[in-house]
Amino acid sequence: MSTEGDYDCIVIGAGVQGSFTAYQLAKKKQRTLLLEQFVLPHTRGSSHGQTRIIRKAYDQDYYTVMMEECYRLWAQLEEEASVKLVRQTGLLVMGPENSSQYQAVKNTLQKNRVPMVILPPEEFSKHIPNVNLSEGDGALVDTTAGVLFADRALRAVQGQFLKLGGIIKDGQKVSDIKPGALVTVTASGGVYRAKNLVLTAGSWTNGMLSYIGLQLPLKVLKINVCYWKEKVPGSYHVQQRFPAFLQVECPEGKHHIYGLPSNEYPGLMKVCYHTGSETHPDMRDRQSDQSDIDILKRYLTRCFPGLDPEPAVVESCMYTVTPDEDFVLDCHPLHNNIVIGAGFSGHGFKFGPLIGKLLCELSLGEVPSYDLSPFRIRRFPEHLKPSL
Ligand SMILES: Cc1cc2nc3c(=O)[nH]c(=O)nc-3n(C[C@H](O)[C@H](O)[C@H](O)COP(=O)(O)OP(=O)(O)OC[C@H]3O[C@@H](n4cnc5c(N)ncnc54)[C@H](O)[C@@H]3O)c2cc1C
Ligand SMILES: O=C(O)[C@@H]1CCCC=N1
Repeated sequence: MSTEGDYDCIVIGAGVQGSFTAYQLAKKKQRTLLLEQFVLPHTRGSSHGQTRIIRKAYDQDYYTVMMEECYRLWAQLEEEASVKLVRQTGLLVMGPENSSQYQAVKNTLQKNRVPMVILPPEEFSKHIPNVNLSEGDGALVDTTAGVLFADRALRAVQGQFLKLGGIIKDGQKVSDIKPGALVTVTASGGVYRAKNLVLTAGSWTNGMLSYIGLQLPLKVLKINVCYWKEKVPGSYHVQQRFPAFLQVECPEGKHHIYGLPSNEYPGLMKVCYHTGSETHPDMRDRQSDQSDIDILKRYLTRCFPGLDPEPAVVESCMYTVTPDEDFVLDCHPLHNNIVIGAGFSGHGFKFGPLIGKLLCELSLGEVPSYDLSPFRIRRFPEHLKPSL
């Protein structure tokens, strides 16, 4: 066997994170193979659908700081691929004025000098018609935020990767990984070898990690992606400058509720609950729990009176969630030519371009551009011992 391998790097999983990683590797002249189990494009993972929120409003500083570069990298891809991927709409953040989460978001924005507007309750309805601000809630707008065109972004980054000479093989389910100086990957269409491997398999990550002696504390959740009909068409439309929104706490449920202005489906606004019920990624459609939809119905009846509180469209997506909702960006503890990007916990799309850059840096043995300590595998020591 040649010690050169077929490729410099194999990336498993062509969702947003694997696609950006492959693109970054190809930019660094690495001979890169991107393997995907489904025929592309597909709707079975976490990166499909037309829209995602992009925002700097976070309660942890490190995400807000990383978002500075993300915006630049998104703009760079827009220019390279001649396509519009980001639409600035602003993000309305609402939550109990004295809650720690709402205050943390406000502080992070102020500390990092992110342009924002605070909306006092008495002025709220003048700026945001058709929304009832809850008693005791504060409201602010992260004006840098907006909507990312997700499906279009995936097409663009995969297209740029191909232009750089990268190879995508889709419809190729990986069924084994053998670590070594050359990593051997067995997929349904062939056996491939490379000096480095990057694993970005989304909700299937632990299945892949079982081949290489590691398990992470990841939960896979089915998310009901709900669209709600405007009673008066256009009242929450992106062209009426209606913003995306994030409700950080409310009486209806303990998780965030978030929404995007109506745009992709005429007359429908997307509003989702930031959690769901556990599932196996291959059994997503058997998970039929709708308690999240009941919470959304109650919240929308109270706060969004211009929406019909019965979902008009329900689509499915998956979150892969870590216990602290921070990502996993690290090398395998025993095989440093295997890099893992996982656990994006329902908020990773906006970081895609930077995740790609960071996983590429880890794979090439370079010093990462950011402090990756919040994202290290060793923060889960109990999960390291039994499986290694
Ligand atoms: C409803 C919903 C709303 C969201 N909203 C936002 C938002 O507003 N803003 C934001 O920033 N983020 C948001 N997110 C989160 C974001 O979309 C995810 O963090 C991101 O898409 C995760 O990408 P990924 O590449 O890790 O996973 P995936 O997109 O699932 O990619 C993993 C890929 O690996 C492939 N794969 C797995 N196993 C194998 C195998 N054996 N062989 C070959 N290929 C394999 C899979 O088929 C898949 O294509 C949202 C997510 C959901 C579900
Ligand atoms: O990442 C995002 O912006 C969205 C909204 C908040 C909860 C998760 N995803």
